[in-house]
Amino acid sequence: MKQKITVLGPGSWGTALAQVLAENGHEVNLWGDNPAQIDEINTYHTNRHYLPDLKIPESIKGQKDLKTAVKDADAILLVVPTKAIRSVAKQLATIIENNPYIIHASKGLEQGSHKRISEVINEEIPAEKRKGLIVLSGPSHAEEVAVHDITTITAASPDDEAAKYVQQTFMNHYLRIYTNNDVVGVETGAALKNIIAIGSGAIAGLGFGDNAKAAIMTRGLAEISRLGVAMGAEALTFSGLSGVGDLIVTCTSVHSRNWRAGNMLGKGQNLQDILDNMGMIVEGVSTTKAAMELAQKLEVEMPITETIYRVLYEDKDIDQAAKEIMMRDGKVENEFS
Ligand SMILES: NC(=O)C1=CN([C@@H]2O[C@H](COP(=O)(O)OP(=O)(O)OC[C@H]3O[C@@H](n4cnc5c(N)ncnc54)[C@H](O)[C@@H]3O)[C@@H](O)[C@H]2O)C=CC1
Ligand SMILES: O=C(CO)COP(=O)(O)O
Repeated sequence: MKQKITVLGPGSWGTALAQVLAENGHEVNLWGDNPAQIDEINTYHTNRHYLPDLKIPESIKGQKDLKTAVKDADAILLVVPTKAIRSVAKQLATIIENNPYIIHASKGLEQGSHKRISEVINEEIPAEKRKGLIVLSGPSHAEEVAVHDITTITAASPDDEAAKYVQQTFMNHYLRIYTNNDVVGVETGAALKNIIAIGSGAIAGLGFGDNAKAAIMTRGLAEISRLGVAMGAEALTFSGLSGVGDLIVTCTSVHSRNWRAGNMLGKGQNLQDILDNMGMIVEGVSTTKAAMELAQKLEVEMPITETIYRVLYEDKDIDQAAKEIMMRDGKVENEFS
């Protein structure tokens, strides 16, 4: 059935998902906080900064006013960077009226509180104001979804009906959706893979090859799983789309902003310059800090995350960091701790 859906965050992923929904026959509002960008979407049906080659379906309406954007929406999809989730959810809570589904497709952990995104949304928009709360996540570069490349992702919710709603609403011939009830696993896999993607890019930037890439992805997955399970995730989820799937796509693709940032770091560029020039969110930088603090709190060993933290936040020489992580005490591979 045709749904009225509002997408909040007209960046690369929000725009690609708005296109999916419009192509599936839904009525789509795309809200953002940059009026010039909304004018561009409505006038030229483009979003050149984020997806330069995309012709946006004309049925998608750019919206500048949040209250107008979400009026009568059946579902609201948050796709703003993690740091903006709480403030957007807080605003939403004061204006939503008709009990919509709340979906999010962002990847990160809140700074300071280390909360997962659905925890933040749940605090700001309690269950009585909405239907289900669903996480949409998995290996999906916006640039490829926008051109109908085959993509598979996960709709995770403790509420099966809500996850199925998202599956039915978003799924089509190029975007296949699976449901999952392990929200903790899906959200932690999604957030933590960005840290490993920075490392994977750095390794390539330093000139290392495919063996090193396989090493960081495999050992990265081990520490993602360790922290995720300590947070309450099911270990099996990390073998799925939001675990190993997203790790592969982010650690191997030039589309990844996290990989690209790491790559430039490996080539000797300055972190602040990289972030200033990216012009899009690089979630892994702040997630590294949150994950490092969480790992200390939960006493989980995360040597790759710790190494990347030292490079990002303590100016550790990246070449030296790569040598030191290789020279740690020998370990048993098939032990979980
Ligand atoms: N780009 C991709 O391929 C994918 C991105 N994601 C996740 O989706 C989230 C958004 O990523 P992108 O779309 O890539 O980011 P982006 O950097 O391309 O765009 C972010 C958008 O959010 C808007 N925004 C920022 N702060 C805001 C605020 N306070 N209020 C309202 N709007 C605000 C910006 O104006 C921009 O339109 C991130 O958590 C990312 O990890 C997930 C899957 C794929
Ligand atoms: O999450 C993504 C792909 O699944 C996008 O990764 P980046 O944020 O690194 O571009």
